[in-house]
Amino acid sequence: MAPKLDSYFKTVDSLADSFIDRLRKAVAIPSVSADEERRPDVVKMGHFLKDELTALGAHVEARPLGPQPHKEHLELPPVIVARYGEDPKKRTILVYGHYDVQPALKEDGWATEPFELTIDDKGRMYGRGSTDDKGPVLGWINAIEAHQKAGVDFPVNLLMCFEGMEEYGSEGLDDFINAEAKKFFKDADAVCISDNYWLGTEKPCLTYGLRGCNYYSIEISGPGQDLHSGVFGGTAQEPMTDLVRVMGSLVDTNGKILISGLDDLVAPMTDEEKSLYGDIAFTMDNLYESLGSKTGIYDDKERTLMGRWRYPSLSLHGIEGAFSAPGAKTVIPAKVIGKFSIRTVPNMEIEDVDKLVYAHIDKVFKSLGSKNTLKTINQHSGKWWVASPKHWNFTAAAKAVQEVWGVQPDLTREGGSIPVTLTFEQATGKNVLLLPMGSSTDAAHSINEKLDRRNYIEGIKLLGAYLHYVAEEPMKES
Ligand SMILES: C[C@H](N)C(=O)N[C@@H](Cc1c[nH]cn1)C(=O)O
Ligand SMILES: [Zn+2]
Ligand SMILES: [Zn+2]
Repeated sequence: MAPKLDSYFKTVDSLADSFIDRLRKAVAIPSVSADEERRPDVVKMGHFLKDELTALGAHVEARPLGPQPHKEHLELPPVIVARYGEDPKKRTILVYGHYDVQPALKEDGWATEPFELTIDDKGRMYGRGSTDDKGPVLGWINAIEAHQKAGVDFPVNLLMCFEGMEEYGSEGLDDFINAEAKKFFKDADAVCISDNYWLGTEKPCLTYGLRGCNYYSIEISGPGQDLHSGVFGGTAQEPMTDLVRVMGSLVDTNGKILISGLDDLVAPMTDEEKSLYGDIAFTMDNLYESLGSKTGIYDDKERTLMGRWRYPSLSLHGIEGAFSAPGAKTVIPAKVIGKFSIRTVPNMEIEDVDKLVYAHIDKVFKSLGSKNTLKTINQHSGKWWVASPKHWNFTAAAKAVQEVWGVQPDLTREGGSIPVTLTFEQATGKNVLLLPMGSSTDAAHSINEKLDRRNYIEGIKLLGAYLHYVAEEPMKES
């Protein structure tokens, strides 16, 4: 190992407790982007990052994004952009992450307080945002600090872009990236995003593809107000009855999407692609471990990976306005809003999917013969992304994985979505690499989200080592 890296790694180990304290402070800020009431906390989290970076000597700006579309009374949280180093002889790497988190309430079933980092005897660090995406975002900041304390020259110029609305469709960020591509981000030679997960718990991966996400709501309304089901049941057409039938028409138990024409939008499988799945280090036990059950759709690894990476899926998420508390309430809700999303893959275009979805819902609703009113909207959407892993950006990351974890990483695609990945690629014209820190059992978006201490600390080493190898890679292509 190069002496510079050895000294950097030892310093990361010696600072491990203070890096965990930094994560504890970040998790304690409930920066839930989907919750209007929490917007001040999202802003607070952005300023926390700004302060940490400023203290380390970075040039930092909190850029406003203006009012939130469709909710003009709310200001979008700022994008935190920063630059560390301005040496024209060094490469410049642009890193992106998000500082907002998914909602979390103890009563959802968390074993610990979601916004208190709680570490168990196996080093599992529980807390909302620990793996998605506060741990990885702090990873970059920790890497800067460890270089300073180790007295090791930082190998690249680092540009940072941290947003606060990723879990709500990255509102406002596309325009910002496009506007800054030739300004704040103009020097970027490549882009790196740490915001996804390994396929299992032992083997690291580099990721070159993401699914897109079209998110919809179906509103069905009828009566002027909620009704007593004893008084009005049997006399009024009920919005909830219509909604569950419409939602039930979208997908079957085995995940088959029932919207006609949707399958035709999916790129056909090639022999070359088929041959990639067998070599990936993934087992059905990995799936069962991260599912917490054996309720998978397929029994084999290949079809399971395809279901996650290269075929679309449709998930039903919830119904706003429906009675969902414990106990029994005999109400007829007057208006209910069903939420579902479709994870999209090559070659599905956002607008083509919209058309098929609206036509399907209209047809099913008409077939019910209901006098209620239906309104379907696309709440937000982001496109899928697939890139070439044959680039010095990926080669550098593979060397870093080998150095830190002692293995060659798998090359994977991801079932989740990071809508701005494609925007960064197109706006900067540079290669984008996804370099995950967390593992498959981290339960991002779920109850008991966690990041293993080992993944956090070795992940900080990985991000730093990646930057060292990036600095050494010959510049073959843009
Ligand atoms: C993979 C990433 N960490 C993530 O969780 N992305 C979200 C993005 C999203 C899409 N619609 C709303 N948020 C995801 O895949 O759900
Ligand atoms: Zn997320
Ligand atoms: Zn994320």
